[in-house]
Amino acid sequence: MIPNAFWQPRSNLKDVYISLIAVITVIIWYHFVFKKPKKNPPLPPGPWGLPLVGNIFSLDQSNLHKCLAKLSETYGPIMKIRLGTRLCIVINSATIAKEVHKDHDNIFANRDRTAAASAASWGGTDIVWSPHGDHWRMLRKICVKELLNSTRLDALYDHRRREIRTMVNTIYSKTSNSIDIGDLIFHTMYKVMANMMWGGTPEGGEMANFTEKFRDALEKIVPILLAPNITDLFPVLAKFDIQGLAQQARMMCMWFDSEFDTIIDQRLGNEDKEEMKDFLQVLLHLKDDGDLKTHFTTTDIKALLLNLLAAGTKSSVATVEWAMTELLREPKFMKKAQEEIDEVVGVNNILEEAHCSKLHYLNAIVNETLRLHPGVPLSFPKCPSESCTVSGYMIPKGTKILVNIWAIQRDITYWKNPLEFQPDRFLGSECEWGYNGKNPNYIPFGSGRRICVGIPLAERMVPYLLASLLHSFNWKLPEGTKIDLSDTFGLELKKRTPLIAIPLPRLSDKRLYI
Ligand code: HEM
Repeated sequence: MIPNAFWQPRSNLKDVYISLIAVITVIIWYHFVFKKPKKNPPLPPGPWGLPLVGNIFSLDQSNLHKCLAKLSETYGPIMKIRLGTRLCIVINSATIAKEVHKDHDNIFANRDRTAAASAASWGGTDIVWSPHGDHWRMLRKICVKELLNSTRLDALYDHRRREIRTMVNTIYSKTSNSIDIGDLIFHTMYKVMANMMWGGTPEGGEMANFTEKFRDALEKIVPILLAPNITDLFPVLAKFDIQGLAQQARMMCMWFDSEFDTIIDQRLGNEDKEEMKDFLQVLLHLKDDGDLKTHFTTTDIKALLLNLLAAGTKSSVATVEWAMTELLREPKFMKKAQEEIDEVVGVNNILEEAHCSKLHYLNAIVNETLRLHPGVPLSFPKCPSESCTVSGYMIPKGTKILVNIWAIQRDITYWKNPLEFQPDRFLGSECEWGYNGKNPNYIPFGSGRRICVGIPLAERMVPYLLASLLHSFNWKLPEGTKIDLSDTFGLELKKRTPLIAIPLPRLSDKRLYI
């Protein structure tokens, strides 16, 4: 009998089934053994949180930078925490921060804007809270082109010089009396900013005590911006302002709005009288002449003025106050800085801003202060515009990202004796320590495209302020007081107790104080 050929319809169906099952089994076996299913990378590790609220109650808000650094000792340099139902990823290492700032800079250039931040910034129209896009690019370009570049700042030197001379004179008038250093620097820095931006605020009249009121308003708005807000913790509640924080922030914003209206009105009223070339004038021209693409409004002007005034004063003031604190704690550093200043400037001369580039030791003190007490301890929150992988972990789109600058700049794997104030570590290798964020271990001004826009001004003002205090005066602590190095977390890293010190003139002639 001739066996059935396999193509013959009458072939044994059972055999065909068996062969089919065998082939499928082999494919499945091969798939499981050799081709593991492609899994998404995991989320970073992190502490367990309570249902719904997450880790919110275990975070010490007044010491957030330290608390996050401590947690990272257990969970590693990249970790997740839950703020309500929101995921937040904290980066405590330079290598991983570099991935965010350099490799994925485009994705992480968005801000994570809270409800209060939105309300306090005219709906996030300002430079700090704008999402990454055309509007933000336009604001940055205006700031850099019209104010924060070397040529423009050189041209505005007179404003800075005048206010520094006034400061020296004020201190001289309080010789041998206790002075609140932060308060003094705030007034000087505020006036420098106001002068450069809109020609200064005349005290008296409608604007009486604007400096004080402005400072007061800034102090009030910070806790509102930092308070944990149910609206942000549970995005489903975004429409409800349960704690009223957004409303409070909006009220503060309205106050700034009306003060800036007065400043703008005064300027518009004076336009025919004199051709002013300050920042506000440029902004008003831009608003009137701008094309549809730029679409620059009066609200944008106010938001920009507030941004620069607040960001420009707060962290610069904190840096000078911390530097003076460290120098009073270790007078040998103060002496060395004064000797250098005497060599470059002399005690028979007035110190000018241009001298500062020759004061290498003083600049090392500023660098070391910015390392140990960074003006902004946690970078402003970022938010990835798409999901991506960082250091082998999944970072989902829309996560809140915090880079812990304070922890990175104290990392023992990179810094020798990181907790000690040692200005000498910054001597002789200046290019390695630029403020441009290129060295991921030293990022006091942040890094990537959202890096601080005010670096050129901070680079001029902070050394100039500090050198002026040290050149004109010797300083001592009031009898019976001690240096307090404790800090408190805020938009800037503040001293917990203000630094109070007593000035004693050291220049050769009292006319140098006028
Ligand atoms: C010692 C002084 C200063 C320090 C330590 C400092 C530090 C910083 C840091 C860490 C950031 C966040 C960067 C990021 O998110 O990655 C920032 C942003 C910013 N800073 Fe500064 N800053 C200082 C002075 C200034 C000054 C003088 C101005 C203005 C005149 C200024 C204006 C701004 C603005 C507008 C932003 C937001 C930039 C953006 O989102 O595009 N800062 N600063």
